[in-house]
Amino acid sequence: ESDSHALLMLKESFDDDDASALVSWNPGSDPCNEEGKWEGLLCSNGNLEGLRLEGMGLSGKIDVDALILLKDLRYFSVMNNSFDGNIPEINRLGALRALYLSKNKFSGEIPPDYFTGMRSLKKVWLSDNEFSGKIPSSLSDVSRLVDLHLENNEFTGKIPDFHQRNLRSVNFSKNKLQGEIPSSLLRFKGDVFAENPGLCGAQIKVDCNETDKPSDVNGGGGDKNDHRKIIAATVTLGVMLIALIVFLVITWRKKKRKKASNGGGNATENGNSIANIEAQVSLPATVGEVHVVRRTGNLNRTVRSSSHPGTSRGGTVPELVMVNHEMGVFGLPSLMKATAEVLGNGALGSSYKATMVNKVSVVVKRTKEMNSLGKDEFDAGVKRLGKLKHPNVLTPLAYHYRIDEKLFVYEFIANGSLLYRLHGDQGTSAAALDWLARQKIVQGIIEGLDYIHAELAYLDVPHGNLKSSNVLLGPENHPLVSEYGLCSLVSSDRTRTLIAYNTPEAIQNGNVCHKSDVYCLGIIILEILTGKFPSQYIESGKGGIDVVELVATAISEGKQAELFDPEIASGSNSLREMEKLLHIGSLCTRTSPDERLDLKEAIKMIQEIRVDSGPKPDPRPTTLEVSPSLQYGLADVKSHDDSSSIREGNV
Ligand SMILES: Nc1ncnc2c1ncn2[C@@H]1O[C@H](COP(=O)(O)OP(=O)(O)OP(=O)(O)O)[C@@H](O)[C@H]1O
Repeated sequence: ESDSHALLMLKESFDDDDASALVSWNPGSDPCNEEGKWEGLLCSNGNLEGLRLEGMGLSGKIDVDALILLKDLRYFSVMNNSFDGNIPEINRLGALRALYLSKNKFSGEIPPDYFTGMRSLKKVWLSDNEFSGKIPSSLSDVSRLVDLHLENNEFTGKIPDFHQRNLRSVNFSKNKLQGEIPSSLLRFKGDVFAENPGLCGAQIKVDCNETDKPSDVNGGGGDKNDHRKIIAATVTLGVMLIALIVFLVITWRKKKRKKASNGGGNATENGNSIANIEAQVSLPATVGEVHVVRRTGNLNRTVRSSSHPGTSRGGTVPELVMVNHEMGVFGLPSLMKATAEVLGNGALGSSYKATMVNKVSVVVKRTKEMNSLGKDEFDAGVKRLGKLKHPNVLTPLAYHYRIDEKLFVYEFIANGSLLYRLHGDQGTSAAALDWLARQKIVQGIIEGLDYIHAELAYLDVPHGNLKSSNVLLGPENHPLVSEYGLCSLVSSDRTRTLIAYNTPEAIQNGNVCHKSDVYCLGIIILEILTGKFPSQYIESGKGGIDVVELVATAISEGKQAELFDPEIASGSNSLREMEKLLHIGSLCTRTSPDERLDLKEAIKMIQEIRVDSGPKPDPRPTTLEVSPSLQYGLADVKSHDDSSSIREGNV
């Protein structure tokens, strides 16, 4: 009802005569009704997710207050109409994923910070309007940006830097842009910059030095050529001189570094260390890899930059202790020479992908939170973790101990984490994570967890940090449970960094128990079923969706069928199984550990679902129920999560 009210408000704001295309928008009918869906609506499972009001001859005002009432709106297009005036305040719709305003008569400047709050935005089409002024600088900060179309406007000034790694389509042509095309856009072809007389750069084969040159007022042809030759010679000489200086500086720094590493290095000399790389990169805390901006560097300095080399006060290289030889044996020197890439900033520290000279890639996790044990106990504890071997467990490969910092080394799993798979930007390339795949993931997690509980039963909470970012997905979505058994290593004042210490019992009285892992398992189950990012992963509790509350309410109202991620729910014949798993997830997340299932009970119940369901005809992955022609933009903007929740969590 509220959607139809909002839509009618919107229709009202359009110029009367022109809204004739919207005759189907009538009070009293359901906008997303299968039989008589209102014109231009993109619905999924009865939810209004998009408005595609294209080529309808519309003009007048766009009532943004009405749009705000459409709480699931992620896609907004009024392309090819006759709207004019300044850009409407659509930026108030912070959860929007696609904005199409092309082919209208919008004009005027767009405020520089217009896009600041639109962190879920992937597609921005403003082409073929009369926008003027500078390209809003806030567009550079829209981290998920995939498409940016600004062509055929009157934008002036320089093109800002766009470092978004998912950016795959841009167009700046036919504007009045000036200056050098930023190097971050080097991968795009020249025609997307065409017809901007003031632009220069390699892509459009215009030498920026040439365009800087004062124009030849006298028009003397011979003089002009001479002038050019002089400039070219000066530039060549200048470049050679710079190259020579760079070469000398590099040689000097290499020598200095060599000297430093022989006699004990000085941290401040390592200006390009991973630590510095990290400082330059703003990484969100909880869902690191969802928005991660990668930077490469060299792991060498990570270790050397320590002012306390731990086991080696005399300046010798501290040791890397291998606890698992499955990927061969390597030492710290090989890791030091590896190229490193930031993967994410977790609660316990930062993780890097390190690719060694022999091309083997590992993940190195740096943490400063593990000071509860002395060196010998720490050694014994980690070596025990390294003994675990199970097809669904990611055993650490090695560790490195220093008083002020520890490193853990793991096999690099190329498909990344379950968290990334559920909520990250997959583009169109990744196949949907269908119900069968999700069932298999749950099954693998419980088998791995069961094994960890058997092997580490002596710990207060055997896993202690079970969450979707610590479930890596191998080939064919084979789950590997990682980062287990850390509770006794983490300093007592920092245990809140482990997710088991955010369970109701830990919050109430500081106690954790084996059933704290069951609670965390329950959260993952609910996350997998709903596709929502759990607020339980955020220490501040701000942001994400409280999946426990959401599910409890839906079950009490008998509305559980509405909760499932559309990726698995629409057209599925497995709703019954999903409901059973939802029920188990809810029993695992009971506030009181006494009322909660224990792990064995949960496992038995989960396995019973699979037995009951038996073999099934191949249930194909499902997509939104919109016609193929409508999917062209929506497929890309639809991600598995409710990214508004991630956005609102400021993570
Ligand atoms: N072995 C691995 N292979 C591939 N990617 C990994 C691996 N381990 C971690 N990652 C990636 O790095 C990201 C950051 O991991 P990290 O463990 O540092 O943080 P986290 O899991 O969010 O929090 P926590 O510090 O509590 O574990 C993960 O979300 C995951 O995508």
